[in-house]
Amino acid sequence: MSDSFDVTRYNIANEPTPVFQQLSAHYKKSYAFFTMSQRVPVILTNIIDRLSREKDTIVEKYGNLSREELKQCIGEIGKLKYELQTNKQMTELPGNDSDQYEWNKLLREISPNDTYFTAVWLYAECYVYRKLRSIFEETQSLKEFDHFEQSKQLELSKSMNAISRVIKTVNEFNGVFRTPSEIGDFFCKLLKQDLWGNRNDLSITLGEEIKSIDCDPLQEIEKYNNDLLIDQSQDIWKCINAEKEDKVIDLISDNSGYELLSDLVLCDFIIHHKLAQKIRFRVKAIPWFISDVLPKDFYYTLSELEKSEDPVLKEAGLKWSGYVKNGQFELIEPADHFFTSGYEFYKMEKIAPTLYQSIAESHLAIFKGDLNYRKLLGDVNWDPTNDFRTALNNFEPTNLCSLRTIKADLICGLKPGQFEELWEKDDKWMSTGQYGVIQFINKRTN
Ligand SMILES: O=P(O)(O)OC[C@H]1O[C@](O)(CO)[C@@H](O)[C@@H]1O
Repeated sequence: MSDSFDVTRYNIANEPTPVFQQLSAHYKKSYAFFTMSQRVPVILTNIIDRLSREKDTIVEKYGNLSREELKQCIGEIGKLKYELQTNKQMTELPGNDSDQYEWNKLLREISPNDTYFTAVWLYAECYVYRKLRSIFEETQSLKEFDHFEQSKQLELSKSMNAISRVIKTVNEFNGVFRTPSEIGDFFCKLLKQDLWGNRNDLSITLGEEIKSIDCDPLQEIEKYNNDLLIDQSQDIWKCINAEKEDKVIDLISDNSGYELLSDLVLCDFIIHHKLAQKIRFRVKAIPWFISDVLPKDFYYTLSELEKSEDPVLKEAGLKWSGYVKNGQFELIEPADHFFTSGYEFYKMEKIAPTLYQSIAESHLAIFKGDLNYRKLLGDVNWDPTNDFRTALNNFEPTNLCSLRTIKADLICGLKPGQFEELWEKDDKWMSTGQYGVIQFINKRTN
């Protein structure tokens, strides 16, 4: 990746993000700057390349009109990339749907003079994905086209063997009588498995294929304990194991492929051991950060499992589709646009009160992944020793936890000195997804 961004011209500060400030590409020594100046342009270029390469297949599926419209889309994506690289202002989205209205309101409310490199990173990075969607929405023939679909499906097919081994181990565990403490320990193991599933993210590889996992992931879990910087899995177990009628769990999902499969395994375990009555999956409404789950990806995953020639996968697919039919798994549709807005989660109660109330009714909300973590923390560079509750800034609809592998330079809840030690050990520790955290707060009762 070449360093083509003109830092002098755009007045970029040659420093890291100050503590307690929101992240922004304005700070050259931040991952926000690296992402907006290098990673996002590459992601956009990769989309253009793919569309050009696959235009005949796309036209075959979407009809003749799409040939011309595809050309226009490629031009628009090129323009988006140019505007990003020349640090322009983010332009309002065309159309009057509720989420365009909210997006445009946000663009007007943040500083009206903000550009890609002065705005809060969360707003600017999310805007790129929303703008991309808008480019296709504006066409007649490509409204439903998901420019990330192929990569997601490939990643799913490559995840099947590893997940089959996980399911087999879970089936063996479930096959004999287990004491509550054994169930608790195994639950914590599956939480970790689900956390590490978040390493498999196409936005980290910039859309390039992810290396297949060719071991038995559950056997390897202990090996990663040193990478797990904060582990509140026992607190989550206590929360989920509490005596309560008709518990509902919300899973605020992240990536499809291996991560979604890991989510499903965890949720199946919860249902099997009657730790909850129902799991609600909250996915994205539009193609998002490359590999995020859309409703169609969720159903595609189940149907690929059902069609599998591997009996372990097939049985799991049939069982999980059965859970969808009987309501034990509920995919929330339509997906709430709040998850593809630029807003921090502490604003949910005000901006999306119905969503907030709905999550508040659940017993536990599980937030997956790095972007959800950034939204939980308000994209603020907290003092790393600040506790999770403080960093949530009163976002406390219910008991909640985050399973996040670290792909951005913000964190909270570390022990004094731990942050400095990590930097000494590894100067890329905040961006590779190698390290992870499992953090939890219980909802306070007033
Ligand atoms: O799929 P995840 O875990 O949300 O990760 C995607 C995130 O990681 C990053 O690559 C770094 O934060 C972002 O660009 C994005 O926030």
